[in-house]
Amino acid sequence: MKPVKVGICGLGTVGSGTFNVLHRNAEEISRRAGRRIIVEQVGARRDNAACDTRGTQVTRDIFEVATNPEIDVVVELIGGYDVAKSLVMTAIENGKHVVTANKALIAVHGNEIFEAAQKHNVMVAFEASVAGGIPVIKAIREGLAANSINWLAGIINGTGNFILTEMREKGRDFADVLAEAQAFGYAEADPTFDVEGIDAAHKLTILASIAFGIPLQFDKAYTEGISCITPQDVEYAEELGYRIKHLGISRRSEHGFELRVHPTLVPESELLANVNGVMNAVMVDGDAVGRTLYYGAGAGAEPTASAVVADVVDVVRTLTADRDNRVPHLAFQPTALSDQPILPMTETETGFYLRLQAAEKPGVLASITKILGDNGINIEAIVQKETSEEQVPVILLTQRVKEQKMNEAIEAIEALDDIIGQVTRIRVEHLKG
Ligand SMILES: NC(=O)C1=CN([C@@H]2O[C@H](COP(=O)(O)OP(=O)(O)OC[C@H]3O[C@@H](n4cnc5c(N)ncnc54)[C@H](O)[C@@H]3O)[C@@H](O)[C@H]2O)C=CC1
Ligand SMILES: N[C@@H](CC=O)C(=O)O
Ligand code: NA
Repeated sequence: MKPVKVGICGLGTVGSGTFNVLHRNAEEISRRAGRRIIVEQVGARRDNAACDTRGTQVTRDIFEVATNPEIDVVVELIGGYDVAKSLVMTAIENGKHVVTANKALIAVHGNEIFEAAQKHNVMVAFEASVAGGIPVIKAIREGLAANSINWLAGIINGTGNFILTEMREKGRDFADVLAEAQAFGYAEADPTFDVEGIDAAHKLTILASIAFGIPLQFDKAYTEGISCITPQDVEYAEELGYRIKHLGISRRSEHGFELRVHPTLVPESELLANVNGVMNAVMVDGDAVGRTLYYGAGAGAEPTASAVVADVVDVVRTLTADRDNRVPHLAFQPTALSDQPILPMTETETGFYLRLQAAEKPGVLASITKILGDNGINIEAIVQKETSEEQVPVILLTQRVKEQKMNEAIEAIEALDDIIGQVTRIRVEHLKG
């Protein structure tokens, strides 16, 4: 049987990892796919010392790969929005299947890309776009197809988790750890995507679509990064029995879906609290199966290549299936997507960790607790730190309450004469995994 010919565009961290894995495991991969898979051409701005492309056609023009009549599958690993979109659309229009690791592309332009793919009868596979090497898209889309999914929550950015872990375990400086994550090839080309939660919001958008059968709606995601987390917050959280994790959470409710990324206090006994370094984990709660957890490397050359190559194998298998029997891109049939809305952040409900600076005077705590009480907010713990100064840090943990109520309470607390500066808030989740 004729081999399946792949063209790789972008020869950076993931591109070189994909090239190497496809070569090293060629025989085993072919035994699984039922066809031999060869890298016909590579599109790269420059050579990469991490892989030996001698014997493979290399072009500096990635669009040559997307239009090459010899190529069956185009693997997009250049990243970014605009050129990547043109490249993928060109490949689709030329009848090629596409595999991509680009979550920004799928989260923002995915609806349009899938429509074009449907029209041209090709597949667009994107397992590597969420949680790197963990086959979580496949797990939700296929393995959990029986379930009505209630919620999912995950650590879905390796760089951010690496930073929070190193800060907590070794007291290292934020900027220093970020530079190391960049050197390991974990970070995005623009690392603010990692630390400000944009990358995680791209991934959460994709997960929510395949879990709930809703169109991709990145613009509705609430996004908060980890750059505001101080070493004191890490320490105070720890004293209260929690770890700070950067979570993406999407939950079904009666009126719509929550879609939010923010630092979160998670009880230290829970599984997600113990996912460290570059590891990612996604917990999914389905009505039939209960809670399941998917764990593994969320970034890095070969872990990500593992997912890219698995998608190539899936595409090769679908070459023999008729289009009506393929797994739909977003798990649900395109004509059966739900129009239930994404909820505004003010409508979501969580517990809260609040840290504030108060003047050391009698009655301040009473004023704070009165404001919380008046807004129907129950307090679980209050800690007033010892200090020799005239200001004291006060830390509060509250029970679950709507974000809107907490916004009102924080505004009133900040208006008190004896409160200095702004209140720091970190949301709290008890996922019981
Ligand atoms: N690094 C990681 O651990 C992971 C990355 N991803 C995604 O994989 C994709 C690639 O990421 P990395 O390999 O880390 O990035 P990278 O920056 O290491 O590699 C991208 C490569 O594409 C090349 N490139 C960009 N535009 C080009 C053009 N117009 N023509 C030719 N070459 C071009 C760059 O020169 C670079 O070598 C991104 O979408 C990223 O979000 C996904 C999961 C994990
Ligand atoms: N920059 C991303 C790479 C994988 O998606 C991360 O750190 O998770
Ligand atoms: Na994945």
